Amino acid sequence: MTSHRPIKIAPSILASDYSKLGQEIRDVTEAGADWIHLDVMDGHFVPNISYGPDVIAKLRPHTDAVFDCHLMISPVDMYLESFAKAGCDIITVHAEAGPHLHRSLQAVRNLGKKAGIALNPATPMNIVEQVIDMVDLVLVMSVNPGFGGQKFIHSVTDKMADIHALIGERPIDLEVDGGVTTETAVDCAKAGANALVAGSAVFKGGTIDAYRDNINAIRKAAETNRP
Ligand SMILES: O=C(CO)[C@H](O)[C@H](O)COP(=O)(O)O
Ligand SMILES: [Fe+2]
Repeated sequence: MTSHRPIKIAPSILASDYSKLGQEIRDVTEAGADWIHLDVMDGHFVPNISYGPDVIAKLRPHTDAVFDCHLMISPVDMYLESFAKAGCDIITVHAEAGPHLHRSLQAVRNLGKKAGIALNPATPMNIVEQVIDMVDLVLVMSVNPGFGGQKFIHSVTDKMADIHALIGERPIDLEVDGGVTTETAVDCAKAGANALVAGSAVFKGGTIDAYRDNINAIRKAAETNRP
């Protein structure tokens, strides 16, 4: 099978220097990031707290790159509008964010944004079948959500390949998130992932030149291993 969606590298600013977020976003954009991955954590759905729509709105003027917003919050519906207004382009909710997944995805699209569904490592893929016409992106977590810098869980690549087959020719991005490196990107690309989130692996080195090298290396690993 041939995958037609272009490879997108989405640095997660979770691994950047929070004391200079605007600068980090400008640097990683100049270094070649396609999307900026924004991890929103509520201390309830996941055992960590990050940042919310006000911070994202302040970051929006710093880049024209797509804002790929990963909401790890539950319940999620009451916050969707504020993330849309903050300038998020893709808004991804977890399958378990509740209470009504279909309604949440519909709400994202009604706000004029692209809708994504995120699956935890233990979440089966079947739920995607029920909402396949409601999504523009499927995010497969390759770590348990809540923290950057964790080890890639290899068993999720089988699920990725199954979702890739389910997506077929539909215009849906297949994104992988967690522990993505130049090594693990190979298996992700082989399984059909075209959007690769990387936090630690992009921001290591701390300079724009390092970010460019890191992004290029992940992109090369993915582009040379497509199904
Ligand atoms: O959603 C996330 C964690 O819940 C992050 O996007 C993810 O962990 C990226 O960080 P790293 O590449 O360092 O694993
Ligand atoms: Fe994420």
